[in-house]
Amino acid sequence: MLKQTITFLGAGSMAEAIISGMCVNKIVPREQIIATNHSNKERLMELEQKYQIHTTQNKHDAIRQSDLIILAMKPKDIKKATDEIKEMLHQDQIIISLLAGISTSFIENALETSNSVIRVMPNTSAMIGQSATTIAGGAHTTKEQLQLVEQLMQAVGTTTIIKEEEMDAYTALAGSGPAFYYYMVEAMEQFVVEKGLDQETSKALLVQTLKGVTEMLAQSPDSPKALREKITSKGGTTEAGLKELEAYQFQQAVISCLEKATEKSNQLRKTIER
Ligand SMILES: NC(=O)C1=CN([C@@H]2O[C@H](COP(=O)(O)OP(=O)(O)OC[C@H]3O[C@@H](n4cnc5c(N)ncnc54)[C@H](OP(=O)(O)O)[C@@H]3O)[C@@H](O)[C@H]2O)C=CC1
Ligand SMILES: O=C(O)[C@@H]1CCC=N1
Repeated sequence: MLKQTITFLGAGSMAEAIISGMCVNKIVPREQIIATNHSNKERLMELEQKYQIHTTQNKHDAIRQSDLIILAMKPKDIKKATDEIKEMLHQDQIIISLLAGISTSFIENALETSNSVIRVMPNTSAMIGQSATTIAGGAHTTKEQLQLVEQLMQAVGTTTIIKEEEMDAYTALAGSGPAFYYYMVEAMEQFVVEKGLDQETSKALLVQTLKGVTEMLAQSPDSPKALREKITSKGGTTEAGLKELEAYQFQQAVISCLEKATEKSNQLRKTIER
């Protein structure tokens, strides 16, 4: 177990997903996890009861005793949050930012600190230890600090160190990515309802099919295209379905979706960091 004390500044869905992963995987003792937020006391109570972690509305208290501070508010709230905490920081604390778009240099400047600021982009599958997390260090980050953050985030899935300039695209692919897959599953569920199929049976089949697909992608030496072609019989059902997807320019839609999400990450930075 890590010996560091960790404060989450922000106690929303992403903070909870990471807290849950850390607790389940026993990466840090629960009493060394502190969560605080803007104003929602009930939410803090809920997290305290669910995970037996500490929560407080006293940011000063939380930060004073922390080695790692995880910024987990929305990008629009970063300026207010950094103003609130900049006087509270002490040397050697590592600042981890989960915020989409916001650069390490902006946070370093806003906090007027030469402490290490590290950008981390997880996804909500952290809740079950299956996040695909990307990590990029800032100007003052050492190799050892990156390793520590990797170790921490490995509690909630895989970690990959990337260059900060790649973060926008990986935010689209792996941060927002789960939402895009869920969106497709939602459409499949709608089909199930329209056909009057048994929902429980259909859900089990849908989930097992997805599991099979992810395992095939991970284990097979074949490309996704080759795997698809092995399913597609000439004149068969798959071909009929794929023709319809082509008619709707499905692959273009997916690429365009990822481009828009990437652009948004860039735009958030431009707008908020002005
Ligand atoms: N959700 C996701 O899948 C992912 C999200 N992220 C990033 O994680 C961050 C959080 O997202 P998410 O959890 O979805 O957001 P939520 O809206 O669920 O949670 C935001 C939290 O920030 C708190 N907050 C607002 N202002 C402050 C402040 N000044 N100080 C401390 N806490 C504050 C809010 O408190 P209160 O409720 O009291 O207002 C709330 O607890 C975002 O920056 C997002 O880009 C990254 C990867 C994936
Ligand atoms: O939608 C968002 O902005 C955040 C960042 C990645 C996933 N959720």
